[in-house]
Amino acid sequence: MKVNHTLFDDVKLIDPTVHSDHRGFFKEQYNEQTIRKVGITCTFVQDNVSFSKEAGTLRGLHFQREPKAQAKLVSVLAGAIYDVIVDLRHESPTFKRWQGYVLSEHNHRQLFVPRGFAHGFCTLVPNTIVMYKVDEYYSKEHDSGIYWNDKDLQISWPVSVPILSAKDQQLPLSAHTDANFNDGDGAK
Ligand SMILES: Cc1cn([C@H]2C[C@H](O)[C@@H](COP(=O)(O)OP(=O)(O)O[C@H]3O[C@@H](C)C(=O)[C@@H](O)[C@H]3O)O2)c(=O)[nH]c1=O
Repeated sequence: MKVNHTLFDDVKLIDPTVHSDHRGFFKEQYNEQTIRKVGITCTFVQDNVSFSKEAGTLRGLHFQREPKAQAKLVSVLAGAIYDVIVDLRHESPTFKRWQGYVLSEHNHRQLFVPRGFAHGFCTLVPNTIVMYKVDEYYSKEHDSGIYWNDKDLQISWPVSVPILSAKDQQLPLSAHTDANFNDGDGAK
């Protein structure tokens, strides 16, 4: 397994060891011991899977407010995504900066996103299955987000007219969201 460091201190891009042969491949999708050795020490309590039919489906940008913030370990079981994270930690030198990474069934790459980030992705091919572990349970009351095309954040998405959920079409702008991340006030 190889761990690549990113612009953000504790965000990690992980390339698992893939054993390929004439049948296909084998990989350890998750190994607690190995992942702890690279400094990911949170306890994952929930595994999520989403399936997106169309390329250009965009889910995000999402986060749960404190005290129900979530760290995420994101991977792709089928297809490919452009995975985007935004640093919402007020004290961070990279506050409000974003980065995007391609995760796919071919590169096997996983992204570890600590608590304090907004997360979203856009599918690059049809029939994409994303799997991610989270270290806090889902809480509808703490569910929050930022509009995907927020002008302040200037994210370069690979699509200009994405397929969005009704909820994601109505997410607030970052100017109204970041102030609410730590105090649990709710995004308006
Ligand atoms: C996230 C989540 C949703 N749900 C429910 C709520 C809703 O009825 C339905 C679909 O939820 P959403 O539309 O929020 O699903 P989705 O847009 O795929 O939300 C996900 O997006 C990515 C980018 C993330 O980072 C995740 O944390 C999560 O926010 O599933 C759960 O039951 N448990 C969960 O953990």
